[in-house]
Amino acid sequence: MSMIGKPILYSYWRSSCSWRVRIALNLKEIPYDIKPVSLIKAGGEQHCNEFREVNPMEQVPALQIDGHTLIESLNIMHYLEETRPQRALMPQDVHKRAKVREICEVIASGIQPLQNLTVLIYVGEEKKREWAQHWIHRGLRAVEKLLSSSAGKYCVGDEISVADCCLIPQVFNARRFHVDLRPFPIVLRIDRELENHPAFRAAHPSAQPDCPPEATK
Ligand SMILES: O=C(O)/C=C\C(=O)CC(=O)CC(=O)O
Repeated sequence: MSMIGKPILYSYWRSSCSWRVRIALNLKEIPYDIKPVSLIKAGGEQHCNEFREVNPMEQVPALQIDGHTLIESLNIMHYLEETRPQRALMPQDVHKRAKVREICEVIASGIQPLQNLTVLIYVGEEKKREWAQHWIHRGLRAVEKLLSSSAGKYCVGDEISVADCCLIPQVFNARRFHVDLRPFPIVLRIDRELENHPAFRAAHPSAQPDCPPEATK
């Protein structure tokens, strides 16, 4: 495999999808540099011509690695898993692997895209909070049900997986939109389990170079 310098992650501090990839890179102990892309400055740097060459979907994350540019967080995490299998983020067992992908899909297709910035702008200022709450609550209800049969210490069994990389940032977004998380005790337990894990802490929005000082805890 050709290694052409350190990987570069196009990232935004509060983007939950960038955050998934930061966790995966940290868990696998892959050194990387961050290129911040502001999703809010001047209408969003992700929409500029230069960035559209990096990601035609005009979103973060994108990862430059091994001479390629990759987009879509799940795709990026699976590429990391396939090229750097050490510190595995997928279980060996095929049934458990399916469970991991199931939870990832529910979050990455069934929750996050409905509450991301572009959709909320389209929904409008007046309705956006109620909208985001509705879709996050509906999705987390499904996640909680799935976890009731798959979870051990983490989302699927006792090993950290790609599913945990998706869950923790989504819980942050739920809190951001004031979703009542009390109906989801397993989600909350896994969130507590991982909040102090070094790889998760280092990936947190408040630890990012582009986090505005007023947002750091
Ligand atoms: O700081 C901001 O307000 C702008 C953007 C975001 O939060 C990122 C999202 O669109 C939400 C998400 O990643 O799920």
